[in-house]
Amino acid sequence: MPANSPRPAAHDAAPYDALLLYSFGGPNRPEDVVPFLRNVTAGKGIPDERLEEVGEHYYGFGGKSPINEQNLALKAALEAELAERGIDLPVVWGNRNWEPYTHDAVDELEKLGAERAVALVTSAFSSYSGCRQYREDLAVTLEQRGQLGPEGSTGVQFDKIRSYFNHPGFAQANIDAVVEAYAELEAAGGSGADARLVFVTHSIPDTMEAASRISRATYSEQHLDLARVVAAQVTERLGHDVPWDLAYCSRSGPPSQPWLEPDVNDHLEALAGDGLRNVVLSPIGFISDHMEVAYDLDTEALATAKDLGMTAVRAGTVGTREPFVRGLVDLLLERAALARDEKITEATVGSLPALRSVCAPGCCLRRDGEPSGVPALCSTDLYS
Ligand SMILES: CC1=C(CCC(=O)O)c2cc3nc(cc4[nH]c(cc5[nH]c(cc1n2)c(C)c5CCC(=O)O)c(CCC(=O)O)c4C)C(CCC(=O)O)=C3C
Ligand SMILES: [Fe+2]
Repeated sequence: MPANSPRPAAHDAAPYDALLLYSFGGPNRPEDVVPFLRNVTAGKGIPDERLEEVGEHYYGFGGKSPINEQNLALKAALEAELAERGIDLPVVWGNRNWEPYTHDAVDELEKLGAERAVALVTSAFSSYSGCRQYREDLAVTLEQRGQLGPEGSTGVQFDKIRSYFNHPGFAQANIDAVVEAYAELEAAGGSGADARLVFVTHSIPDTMEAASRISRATYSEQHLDLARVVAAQVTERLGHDVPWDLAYCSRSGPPSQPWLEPDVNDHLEALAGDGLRNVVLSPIGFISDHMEVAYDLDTEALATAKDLGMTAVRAGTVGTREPFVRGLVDLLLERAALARDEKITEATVGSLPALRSVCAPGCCLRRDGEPSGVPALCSTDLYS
């Protein structure tokens, strides 16, 4: 750097020259549904019956998942927040399982002349599905482009923003959404003081849960830690006790394979059996109202609750809520400062430390002790 060039301002995103908003993807029209499901399940042994069932969920919504529009809304919100703070950083959107694919995003990064991008994945929690699978797909995409060397990318360089389940912005947006849901419950004739707060997330196989034990906490323990924070803050805001549980949705895989339980529908039945009549569902495992939320919660779980004679309300997801989007930009600046080797304090809530933004070897494997055999970026070791 020439002696007279200005030092980067504190708000600078240097050394990054682009932000990759990296998501799951979903179909836009009925013809997309089957090819999308094939992409998602390639080599995963999801039973055909489950695929047909999942396909029906999408056809029920006109063959269109809400996820793509939600990612575009998040992209616009991030761009607005970056502009507001005077940070000049292009945002490029890409998905693992649908257009624009990872490959398209790398093309766009190259077109922009980007040399070092930072990836923000749309999963807040860490497990194979929310961490390593994204890092593997990035590496494999580069490999297919002839841009993966023994040390990693030989083209655009990628870093990753840490899993943000315990970032204050994510927690705050969830707290606000739950407080609003209690008001909605009252408006619907329910009783907040008698309600159970049921946090909901995506189930994963027990084997994936076991392999997610990084930085002390597994996938489910990460949820429990956030849930405690949210419930405590909601208790304070509402001025009454807020008893809560954690339940799961969207399991797949063969019935013989154990996944995290209880399923949210079974849990609602158990609560009704205990005489509970009021429920607030808080989908902390999902950052926007995509198909798992629209179908598994709004369609299925709310119908279950109704059949059981319960008054149930589903709290909003963090979506483009201001504390969440502001927090994501804080996380980006934190990651940039780390990349510049500056001393920083990583903001967290709850009892767990910030998860690593450079993953340790063996982080978030699909199954414990079973290396995936697939390279993964954003770790200290590409092949483990
Ligand atoms: C932890 C987790 C998240 C949350 C974190 C995050 O948000 O990333 C998540 C998100 C999502 N999952 C999604 C869709 C699907 N997930 C599937 C399958 C699976 N998910 C798993 C885990 C997760 N998934 C697992 C362990 C499987 C089994 C197969 C495998 O080991 O990979 C299948 C196959 C059929 C089925 O069995 O359901 C589909 C269609 C969509 C898009 C929704 C839309 O289109 O709006 C989104 C955002
Ligand atoms: Fe999934």
